[in-house]
Amino acid sequence: MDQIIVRGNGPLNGEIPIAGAKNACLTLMPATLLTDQPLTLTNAPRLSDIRTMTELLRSLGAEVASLQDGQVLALSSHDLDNHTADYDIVRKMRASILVLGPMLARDGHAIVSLPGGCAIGARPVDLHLKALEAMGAELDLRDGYVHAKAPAGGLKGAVIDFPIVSVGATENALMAATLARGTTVIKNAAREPEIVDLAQCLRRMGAQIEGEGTSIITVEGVRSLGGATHPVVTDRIELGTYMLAPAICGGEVECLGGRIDLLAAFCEKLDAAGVSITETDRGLKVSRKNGRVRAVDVITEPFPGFPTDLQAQMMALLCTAEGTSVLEEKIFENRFMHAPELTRMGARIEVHGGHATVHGVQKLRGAPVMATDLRASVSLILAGLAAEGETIVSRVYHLDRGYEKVVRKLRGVGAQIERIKETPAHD
Ligand SMILES: CC(=O)N[C@H]1[C@@H](OP(=O)(O)OP(=O)(O)OC[C@H]2O[C@@H](n3ccc(=O)[nH]c3=O)[C@H](O)[C@@H]2O)O[C@H](CO)[C@@H](O)[C@@H]1O
Ligand SMILES: C=C(OP(=O)(O)O)C(=O)O
Repeated sequence: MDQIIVRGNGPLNGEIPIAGAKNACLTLMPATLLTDQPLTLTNAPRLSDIRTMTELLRSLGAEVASLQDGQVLALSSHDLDNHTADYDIVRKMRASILVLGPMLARDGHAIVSLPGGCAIGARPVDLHLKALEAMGAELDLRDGYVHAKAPAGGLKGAVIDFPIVSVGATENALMAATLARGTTVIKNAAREPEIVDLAQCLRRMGAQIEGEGTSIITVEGVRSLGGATHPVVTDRIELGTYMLAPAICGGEVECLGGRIDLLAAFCEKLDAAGVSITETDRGLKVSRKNGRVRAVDVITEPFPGFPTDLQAQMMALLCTAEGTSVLEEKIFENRFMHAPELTRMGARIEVHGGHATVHGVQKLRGAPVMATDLRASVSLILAGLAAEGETIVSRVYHLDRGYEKVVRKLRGVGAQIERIKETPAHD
Protein backbone atom coordinates (compact mmCIF):
# COMPACT_ATOMS: atom_id res chain seq x y z
CA MET A 1 0.00 0.00 0.00
CA ASP A 2 1.25 3.46 -0.85
CA GLN A 3 1.82 6.35 1.52
CA ILE A 4 2.02 10.07 0.89
CA ILE A 5 4.73 12.13 2.56
CA VAL A 6 4.19 15.88 2.93
CA ARG A 7 6.61 18.46 4.33
CA GLY A 8 5.35 21.89 5.33
CA ASN A 9 7.12 24.27 3.00
CA GLY A 10 5.62 27.76 3.17
CA PRO A 11 3.42 29.54 0.61
CA LEU A 12 2.11 27.88 -2.55
CA ASN A 13 2.00 29.73 -5.87
CA GLY A 14 0.90 28.82 -9.38
CA GLU A 15 -2.09 27.13 -11.00
CA ILE A 16 -3.96 23.86 -10.56
CA PRO A 17 -6.25 22.42 -13.25
CA ILE A 18 -9.53 21.11 -11.85
CA ALA A 19 -10.87 17.82 -13.25
CA GLY A 20 -14.41 16.76 -14.13
CA ALA A 21 -16.57 15.82 -11.15
CA LYS A 22 -16.38 12.29 -9.76
CA ASN A 23 -19.87 12.54 -8.33
CA ALA A 24 -21.29 13.75 -11.66
CA CYS A 25 -19.42 11.20 -13.78
CA LEU A 26 -20.56 8.34 -11.55
CA THR A 27 -24.19 9.22 -12.22
CA LEU A 28 -23.71 10.04 -15.92
CA MET A 29 -22.10 6.67 -16.67
CA PRO A 30 -25.16 4.58 -15.63
CA ALA A 31 -27.28 6.77 -17.95
CA THR A 32 -25.82 4.64 -20.76
CA LEU A 33 -28.13 1.86 -19.55
CA LEU A 34 -31.13 3.94 -20.68
CA THR A 35 -30.28 3.70 -24.39
CA ASP A 36 -28.89 1.37 -27.04
CA GLN A 37 -27.13 4.33 -28.67
CA PRO A 38 -23.59 5.50 -27.77
CA LEU A 39 -23.03 7.95 -24.93
CA THR A 40 -19.73 9.82 -24.87
CA LEU A 41 -18.58 11.66 -21.76
CA THR A 42 -15.74 14.16 -22.10
CA ASN A 43 -13.80 15.83 -19.26
CA ALA A 44 -14.00 12.58 -17.25
CA PRO A 45 -11.76 12.36 -14.17
CA ARG A 46 -9.16 9.56 -13.96
CA LEU A 47 -10.08 7.88 -10.68
CA SER A 48 -10.44 4.43 -9.17
CA ASP A 49 -14.20 5.01 -8.64
CA ILE A 50 -14.58 5.55 -12.39
CA ARG A 51 -12.77 2.27 -13.01
CA THR A 52 -15.11 0.56 -10.53
CA MET A 53 -18.18 1.93 -12.34
CA THR A 54 -16.61 0.78 -15.65
CA GLU A 55 -16.21 -2.71 -14.19
CA LEU A 56 -19.83 -2.71 -13.00
CA LEU A 57 -21.26 -1.55 -16.34
CA ARG A 58 -19.14 -4.11 -18.22
CA SER A 59 -20.40 -6.85 -15.91
CA LEU A 60 -23.93 -5.95 -17.07
CA GLY A 61 -22.95 -6.21 -20.74
CA ALA A 62 -22.22 -2.56 -21.53
CA GLU A 63 -19.13 -1.57 -23.49
CA VAL A 64 -16.96 1.13 -21.95
CA ALA A 65 -13.87 2.42 -23.73
CA SER A 66 -11.50 4.78 -21.99
CA LEU A 67 -9.97 7.15 -24.58
CA GLN A 68 -7.53 10.07 -24.53
CA ASP A 69 -5.79 8.92 -21.38
CA GLY A 70 -9.12 8.36 -19.62
CA GLN A 71 -10.56 11.83 -20.20
CA VAL A 72 -13.12 10.53 -22.69
CA LEU A 73 -15.41 7.62 -21.90
CA ALA A 74 -17.24 6.00 -24.81
CA LEU A 75 -20.14 3.97 -23.44
CA SER A 76 -22.68 1.82 -25.18
CA SER A 77 -25.17 -0.77 -24.04
CA HIS A 78 -26.93 -2.42 -27.00
CA ASP A 79 -28.32 -5.42 -25.15
CA LEU A 80 -27.71 -6.07 -21.50
CA ASP A 81 -26.86 -9.73 -21.03
CA ASN A 82 -26.94 -9.53 -17.24
CA HIS A 83 -29.24 -7.55 -14.97
CA THR A 84 -27.56 -8.34 -11.67
CA ALA A 85 -25.20 -5.85 -10.02
CA ASP A 86 -23.06 -8.07 -7.87
CA TYR A 87 -22.22 -7.40 -4.20
CA ASP A 88 -18.49 -7.74 -4.91
CA ILE A 89 -18.57 -4.60 -7.05
CA VAL A 90 -21.40 -2.69 -5.33
CA ARG A 91 -19.73 -2.91 -1.89
CA LYS A 92 -16.69 -1.04 -3.26
CA MET A 93 -18.72 2.00 -4.22
CA ARG A 94 -22.14 3.24 -3.15
CA ALA A 95 -22.83 4.99 -6.47
CA SER A 96 -23.38 1.47 -7.88
CA ILE A 97 -27.02 1.71 -6.73
CA LEU A 98 -27.50 4.18 -9.60
CA VAL A 99 -27.73 1.33 -12.13
CA LEU A 100 -31.05 0.26 -10.57
CA GLY A 101 -33.35 2.99 -11.95
CA PRO A 102 -31.99 2.91 -15.52
CA MET A 103 -32.06 -0.92 -15.87
CA LEU A 104 -35.56 -1.10 -14.46
CA ALA A 105 -36.81 1.69 -16.72
CA ARG A 106 -35.34 0.23 -19.90
CA ASP A 107 -35.71 -3.53 -19.48
CA GLY A 108 -38.32 -3.82 -16.73
CA HIS A 109 -36.21 -5.82 -14.29
CA ALA A 110 -32.99 -5.55 -12.27
CA ILE A 111 -31.29 -7.16 -9.31
CA VAL A 112 -28.89 -4.91 -7.43
CA SER A 113 -26.97 -5.65 -4.26
CA LEU A 114 -27.72 -3.36 -1.33
CA PRO A 115 -24.59 -1.27 -0.75
CA GLY A 116 -24.61 -1.54 3.06
CA GLY A 117 -23.19 1.04 5.45
CA CYS A 118 -19.81 2.68 5.15
CA ALA A 119 -17.30 4.46 7.34
CA ILE A 120 -19.02 7.86 7.25
CA GLY A 121 -22.50 6.59 8.17
CA ALA A 122 -25.33 4.10 7.64
CA ARG A 123 -26.36 5.62 4.31
CA PRO A 124 -29.60 3.73 3.64
CA VAL A 125 -31.20 3.57 0.15
CA ASP A 126 -34.85 3.43 1.25
CA LEU A 127 -35.68 6.67 -0.57
CA HIS A 128 -34.32 5.30 -3.87
CA LEU A 129 -36.56 2.27 -3.44
CA LYS A 130 -39.66 4.23 -2.41
CA ALA A 131 -39.31 6.45 -5.48
CA LEU A 132 -39.21 3.43 -7.79
CA GLU A 133 -42.16 1.83 -5.95
CA ALA A 134 -44.14 5.02 -6.49
CA MET A 135 -43.52 4.47 -10.21
CA GLY A 136 -45.11 1.03 -9.96
CA ALA A 137 -42.01 -1.14 -9.40
CA GLU A 138 -42.37 -4.27 -7.30
CA LEU A 139 -39.41 -4.68 -5.00
CA ASP A 140 -38.36 -7.66 -3.01
CA LEU A 141 -35.35 -7.60 -0.66
CA ARG A 142 -33.71 -11.04 -0.56
CA ASP A 143 -30.19 -12.25 0.27
CA GLY A 144 -28.87 -8.70 0.46
CA TYR A 145 -30.18 -7.85 -3.00
CA VAL A 146 -33.04 -5.69 -4.29
CA HIS A 147 -35.04 -7.72 -6.82
CA ALA A 148 -36.97 -5.14 -8.85
CA LYS A 149 -39.69 -5.58 -11.49
CA ALA A 150 -41.54 -2.91 -13.43
CA PRO A 151 -45.29 -3.36 -14.09
CA ALA A 152 -46.37 -4.75 -17.47
CA GLY A 153 -45.91 -1.89 -19.94
CA GLY A 154 -43.10 -0.33 -17.90
CA LEU A 155 -42.71 2.18 -15.08
CA LYS A 156 -45.45 4.79 -14.68
CA GLY A 157 -45.02 8.49 -14.05
CA ALA A 158 -45.73 9.47 -10.42
CA VAL A 159 -45.52 12.25 -7.89
CA ILE A 160 -42.49 11.54 -5.71
CA ASP A 161 -42.24 13.72 -2.61
CA PHE A 162 -38.96 13.09 -0.82
CA PRO A 163 -39.15 13.61 2.99
CA ILE A 164 -35.48 14.68 3.01
CA VAL A 165 -33.16 15.83 0.24
CA SER A 166 -31.21 12.93 -1.25
CA VAL A 167 -28.80 13.39 -4.14
CA GLY A 168 -28.63 9.71 -5.05
CA ALA A 169 -32.38 9.08 -4.78
CA THR A 170 -33.11 12.15 -6.94
CA GLU A 171 -30.68 10.80 -9.56
CA ASN A 172 -32.18 7.30 -9.59
CA ALA A 173 -35.74 8.69 -9.80
CA LEU A 174 -34.80 11.18 -12.52
CA MET A 175 -33.18 8.55 -14.73
CA ALA A 176 -36.05 6.09 -14.25
CA ALA A 177 -38.65 8.79 -15.00
CA THR A 178 -37.17 9.60 -18.42
CA LEU A 179 -38.56 6.31 -19.82
CA ALA A 180 -41.68 6.01 -17.63
CA ARG A 181 -45.17 6.39 -19.11
CA GLY A 182 -46.55 9.85 -18.37
CA THR A 183 -45.40 12.64 -16.12
CA THR A 184 -43.22 12.35 -13.02
CA VAL A 185 -42.94 15.20 -10.55
CA ILE A 186 -40.03 14.97 -8.12
CA LYS A 187 -40.65 17.20 -5.10
CA ASN A 188 -37.98 18.21 -2.58
CA ALA A 189 -35.44 17.20 -5.24
CA ALA A 190 -31.73 17.69 -4.64
CA ARG A 191 -30.38 20.83 -6.36
CA GLU A 192 -26.69 19.92 -6.57
CA PRO A 193 -24.74 20.90 -9.74
CA GLU A 194 -24.30 17.16 -10.38
CA ILE A 195 -28.11 16.83 -10.68
CA VAL A 196 -28.20 19.73 -13.14
CA ASP A 197 -25.40 18.08 -15.12
CA LEU A 198 -27.28 14.76 -15.24
CA ALA A 199 -30.48 16.47 -16.39
CA GLN A 200 -28.60 18.32 -19.12
CA CYS A 201 -27.03 15.08 -20.36
CA LEU A 202 -30.38 13.26 -20.30
CA ARG A 203 -31.94 16.13 -22.25
CA ARG A 204 -29.18 15.80 -24.86
CA MET A 205 -30.22 12.12 -25.08
CA GLY A 206 -33.81 13.20 -25.81
CA ALA A 207 -35.37 13.30 -22.33
CA GLN A 208 -38.00 15.90 -21.48
CA ILE A 209 -37.04 17.46 -18.16
CA GLU A 210 -37.80 20.80 -16.51
CA GLY A 211 -36.81 22.34 -13.22
CA GLU A 212 -33.39 20.81 -12.51
CA GLY A 213 -31.50 22.98 -10.04
CA THR A 214 -34.79 23.75 -8.22
CA SER A 215 -36.68 21.64 -5.67
CA ILE A 216 -39.28 20.49 -8.19
CA ILE A 217 -38.22 18.52 -11.26
CA THR A 218 -40.83 17.53 -13.84
CA VAL A 219 -40.15 14.74 -16.31
CA GLU A 220 -42.34 13.83 -19.28
CA GLY A 221 -41.50 10.20 -20.09
CA VAL A 222 -40.45 9.37 -23.68
CA ARG A 223 -40.46 5.99 -25.51
CA SER A 224 -36.70 5.83 -25.97
CA LEU A 225 -33.55 7.84 -25.54
CA GLY A 226 -30.73 8.30 -28.05
CA GLY A 227 -26.99 8.84 -27.91
CA ALA A 228 -25.20 12.05 -26.92
CA THR A 229 -21.86 13.62 -26.16
CA HIS A 230 -21.66 15.46 -22.86
CA PRO A 231 -18.85 17.20 -20.93
CA VAL A 232 -18.73 16.33 -17.22
CA VAL A 233 -19.17 19.43 -15.01
CA THR A 234 -16.16 20.71 -13.01
CA ASP A 235 -15.51 18.90 -9.73
CA ARG A 236 -16.58 21.47 -7.12
CA ILE A 237 -15.15 19.34 -4.31
CA GLU A 238 -11.72 19.03 -5.92
CA LEU A 239 -11.98 22.78 -6.59
CA GLY A 240 -12.76 23.59 -2.95
CA THR A 241 -9.99 21.29 -1.77
CA TYR A 242 -7.34 23.05 -3.85
CA MET A 243 -8.73 26.49 -2.93
CA LEU A 244 -7.91 25.57 0.65
CA ALA A 245 -4.24 24.90 -0.15
CA PRO A 246 -3.19 28.61 -0.39
CA ALA A 247 -5.72 29.46 2.33
CA ILE A 248 -3.80 27.13 4.67
CA CYS A 249 -0.23 27.73 3.45
CA GLY A 250 -0.36 31.30 2.15
CA GLY A 251 0.56 32.29 -1.41
CA GLU A 252 -1.73 32.58 -4.44
CA VAL A 253 -3.16 29.70 -6.48
CA GLU A 254 -5.39 29.91 -9.56
CA CYS A 255 -7.78 26.96 -9.80
CA LEU A 256 -8.37 26.54 -13.52
CA GLY A 257 -12.00 25.90 -14.46
CA GLY A 258 -13.28 27.02 -11.05
CA ARG A 259 -16.58 28.92 -10.70
CA ILE A 260 -18.04 30.60 -7.62
CA ASP A 261 -21.60 29.48 -8.43
CA LEU A 262 -20.53 25.85 -7.86
CA LEU A 263 -19.43 26.67 -4.31
CA ALA A 264 -21.08 29.92 -3.19
CA ALA A 265 -21.64 28.91 0.47
CA PHE A 266 -18.07 27.61 0.76
CA CYS A 267 -16.66 30.80 -0.81
CA GLU A 268 -18.65 32.92 1.69
CA LYS A 269 -17.04 31.03 4.58
CA LEU A 270 -13.55 31.45 3.10
CA ASP A 271 -14.22 35.15 2.68
CA ALA A 272 -15.34 35.42 6.31
CA ALA A 273 -12.17 33.60 7.35
CA GLY A 274 -10.06 36.23 5.55
CA VAL A 275 -9.26 34.41 2.31
CA SER A 276 -9.46 36.39 -0.91
CA ILE A 277 -11.15 34.85 -3.99
CA THR A 278 -11.16 36.51 -7.40
CA GLU A 279 -12.90 35.30 -10.54
CA THR A 280 -10.61 35.34 -13.57
CA ASP A 281 -11.09 34.35 -17.23
CA ARG A 282 -9.60 30.97 -16.43
CA GLY A 283 -11.04 30.15 -13.02
CA LEU A 284 -10.66 31.32 -9.43
CA LYS A 285 -7.59 32.97 -7.91
CA VAL A 286 -7.26 32.34 -4.19
CA SER A 287 -4.83 33.94 -1.77
CA ARG A 288 -4.25 34.53 1.90
CA LYS A 289 -2.12 37.55 2.35
CA ASN A 290 -2.48 38.78 5.92
CA GLY A 291 -1.42 36.47 8.73
CA ARG A 292 -3.68 33.76 10.16
CA VAL A 293 -7.21 33.05 9.00
CA ARG A 294 -10.10 33.77 11.39
CA ALA A 295 -12.33 31.13 12.97
CA VAL A 296 -15.73 30.57 11.30
CA ASP A 297 -18.67 28.28 12.11
CA VAL A 298 -19.82 25.82 9.46
CA ILE A 299 -22.99 23.74 9.04
CA THR A 300 -23.08 21.14 6.27
CA GLU A 301 -26.30 21.09 4.27
CA PRO A 302 -27.64 20.01 0.89
CA PHE A 303 -26.80 22.38 -1.99
CA PRO A 304 -26.76 25.39 -2.00
CA GLY A 305 -25.51 24.95 1.59
CA PHE A 306 -21.96 24.14 2.66
CA PRO A 307 -21.05 20.69 1.20
CA THR A 308 -20.43 17.77 3.52
CA ASP A 309 -17.69 16.68 1.11
CA LEU A 310 -15.65 19.78 2.09
CA GLN A 311 -16.15 19.59 5.84
CA ALA A 312 -12.95 17.61 6.57
CA GLN A 313 -10.81 19.90 4.41
CA MET A 314 -12.35 23.02 6.01
CA MET A 315 -11.57 21.57 9.43
CA ALA A 316 -7.89 21.30 8.38
CA LEU A 317 -7.94 25.06 7.64
CA LEU A 318 -9.68 25.96 10.90
CA CYS A 319 -7.13 24.00 12.97
CA THR A 320 -4.71 26.93 12.60
CA ALA A 321 -7.29 29.77 12.58
CA GLU A 322 -7.36 32.51 15.17
CA GLY A 323 -10.19 31.65 17.58
CA THR A 324 -12.67 28.79 18.00
CA SER A 325 -14.82 27.35 15.22
CA VAL A 326 -17.78 24.98 15.46
CA LEU A 327 -18.46 22.57 12.59
CA GLU A 328 -21.85 20.88 12.50
CA GLU A 329 -22.23 17.81 10.27
CA LYS A 330 -25.87 17.42 9.27
CA ILE A 331 -25.62 14.91 6.39
CA PHE A 332 -23.60 11.96 7.71
CA GLU A 333 -23.55 10.86 11.35
CA ASN A 334 -19.94 9.65 11.46
CA ARG A 335 -17.97 12.06 9.34
CA PHE A 336 -15.44 13.36 11.88
CA MET A 337 -12.95 10.50 11.73
CA HIS A 338 -10.26 12.90 10.54
CA ALA A 339 -10.50 14.79 13.88
CA PRO A 340 -8.41 12.32 15.95
CA GLU A 341 -5.84 12.16 13.16
CA LEU A 342 -5.60 15.97 13.01
CA THR A 343 -5.24 15.92 16.80
CA ARG A 344 -2.16 13.73 16.32
CA MET A 345 -0.73 16.69 14.43
CA GLY A 346 -1.30 19.09 17.32
CA ALA A 347 -4.84 20.29 16.50
CA ARG A 348 -7.23 20.97 19.40
CA ILE A 349 -10.59 19.46 18.47
CA GLU A 350 -13.48 18.20 20.61
CA VAL A 351 -16.18 16.12 18.97
CA HIS A 352 -19.63 15.78 20.57
CA GLY A 353 -22.18 13.98 18.40
CA GLY A 354 -22.64 15.96 15.21
CA HIS A 355 -20.55 18.94 16.40
CA ALA A 356 -16.80 19.45 16.31
CA THR A 357 -15.29 22.39 18.19
CA VAL A 358 -11.92 23.44 16.81
CA HIS A 359 -9.68 25.71 18.91
CA GLY A 360 -7.17 27.19 16.49
CA VAL A 361 -3.47 26.66 17.27
CA GLN A 362 -0.48 28.65 15.95
CA LYS A 363 1.13 25.68 14.22
CA LEU A 364 0.51 22.02 13.42
CA ARG A 365 3.33 19.48 13.63
CA GLY A 366 3.93 16.63 11.18
CA ALA A 367 3.02 13.10 12.32
CA PRO A 368 2.20 9.67 10.89
CA VAL A 369 -1.56 9.65 10.28
CA MET A 370 -4.13 7.32 8.77
CA ALA A 371 -6.70 8.18 6.10
CA THR A 372 -10.11 6.84 7.10
CA ASP A 373 -12.15 7.90 4.06
CA LEU A 374 -11.84 9.89 0.86
CA ARG A 375 -12.21 13.47 2.08
CA ALA A 376 -10.48 12.72 5.40
CA SER A 377 -7.40 11.62 3.45
CA VAL A 378 -7.05 14.90 1.60
CA SER A 379 -7.70 16.91 4.78
CA LEU A 380 -4.60 15.27 6.29
CA ILE A 381 -2.56 16.22 3.24
CA LEU A 382 -3.76 19.83 3.50
CA ALA A 383 -2.89 19.90 7.20
CA GLY A 384 0.52 18.38 6.40
CA LEU A 385 1.21 21.19 3.91
CA ALA A 386 0.91 23.69 6.75
CA ALA A 387 2.63 21.62 9.45
CA GLU A 388 6.19 21.81 10.71
CA GLY A 389 8.14 18.71 9.72
CA GLU A 390 6.98 15.56 7.96
CA THR A 391 3.49 14.07 7.75
CA ILE A 392 3.11 10.50 6.51
CA VAL A 393 -0.41 9.64 5.35
CA SER A 394 -1.23 5.92 5.12
CA ARG A 395 -4.16 4.18 3.38
CA VAL A 396 -4.09 6.57 0.46
CA TYR A 397 -6.22 4.22 -1.64
CA HIS A 398 -9.10 6.29 -0.23
CA LEU A 399 -7.59 9.32 -1.95
CA ASP A 400 -7.39 7.57 -5.32
CA ARG A 401 -11.20 7.26 -5.32
CA GLY A 402 -11.60 11.01 -5.75
CA TYR A 403 -8.37 12.89 -6.54
CA GLU A 404 -6.37 12.41 -9.73
CA LYS A 405 -2.67 13.31 -9.84
CA VAL A 406 -2.74 14.94 -6.41
CA VAL A 407 1.03 14.78 -6.00
CA ARG A 408 1.65 16.31 -9.43
CA LYS A 409 -0.96 19.05 -8.91
CA LEU A 410 0.40 20.11 -5.52
CA ARG A 411 4.04 19.90 -6.61
CA GLY A 412 3.11 22.19 -9.50
CA VAL A 413 2.41 24.98 -6.98
CA GLY A 414 5.58 24.33 -4.96
CA ALA A 415 4.47 21.80 -2.33
CA GLN A 416 6.92 19.20 -1.03
CA ILE A 417 4.92 16.02 -1.45
CA GLU A 418 5.75 12.54 -2.67
CA ARG A 419 4.13 9.15 -2.91
CA ILE A 420 6.06 6.11 -1.78
CA LYS A 421 5.47 2.40 -1.39
CA GLU A 422 4.79 1.60 2.27
CA THR A 423 7.67 -0.25 3.91
CA PRO A 424 6.33 -3.58 5.18
CA ALA A 425 6.50 -3.99 8.96
CA HIS A 426 9.20 -6.45 10.17
CA ASP A 427 8.60 -9.09 12.80
C1 LIG B 1 -27.38 16.03 0.47
C2 LIG B 1 -25.95 15.69 0.37
O1 LIG B 1 -25.11 16.45 0.81
N1 LIG B 1 -25.64 14.58 -0.30
C3 LIG B 1 -24.28 14.13 -0.40
C4 LIG B 1 -24.27 12.62 -0.43
O2 LIG B 1 -24.96 12.15 -1.55
P1 LIG B 1 -25.57 10.70 -1.48
O3 LIG B 1 -26.42 10.57 -2.66
O4 LIG B 1 -24.51 9.70 -1.22
O5 LIG B 1 -26.38 10.79 -0.16
P2 LIG B 1 -27.81 11.41 -0.02
O6 LIG B 1 -27.86 12.79 -0.58
O7 LIG B 1 -28.74 10.41 -0.58
O8 LIG B 1 -27.97 11.47 1.54
C5 LIG B 1 -28.50 12.59 2.25
C6 LIG B 1 -29.04 12.10 3.58
O9 LIG B 1 -30.19 11.31 3.34
C7 LIG B 1 -30.06 10.04 3.95
N2 LIG B 1 -30.71 9.05 3.06
C8 LIG B 1 -30.33 8.99 1.76
C9 LIG B 1 -30.91 8.07 0.89
C10 LIG B 1 -31.91 7.21 1.39
O10 LIG B 1 -32.45 6.38 0.67
N3 LIG B 1 -32.26 7.30 2.70
C11 LIG B 1 -31.69 8.21 3.55
O11 LIG B 1 -32.03 8.27 4.72
C12 LIG B 1 -28.57 9.83 4.09
O12 LIG B 1 -28.25 8.90 5.08
C13 LIG B 1 -28.09 11.23 4.37
O13 LIG B 1 -28.22 11.53 5.73
O14 LIG B 1 -22.96 12.15 -0.44
C14 LIG B 1 -22.21 12.53 -1.56
C15 LIG B 1 -20.83 11.95 -1.36
O15 LIG B 1 -20.34 12.29 -0.12
C16 LIG B 1 -22.20 14.05 -1.65
O16 LIG B 1 -21.52 14.43 -2.80
C17 LIG B 1 -23.62 14.61 -1.65
O17 LIG B 1 -23.56 16.02 -1.67
C1 LIG C 1 -18.13 10.04 0.21
C2 LIG C 1 -17.99 10.31 -1.08
O1 LIG C 1 -18.32 9.47 -2.07
P1 LIG C 1 -19.27 8.19 -2.02
O2 LIG C 1 -20.65 8.74 -1.93
O3 LIG C 1 -19.04 7.51 -3.34
O4 LIG C 1 -18.90 7.38 -0.83
C3 LIG C 1 -17.43 11.61 -1.52
O5 LIG C 1 -17.44 11.90 -2.73
O6 LIG C 1 -16.97 12.39 -0.68
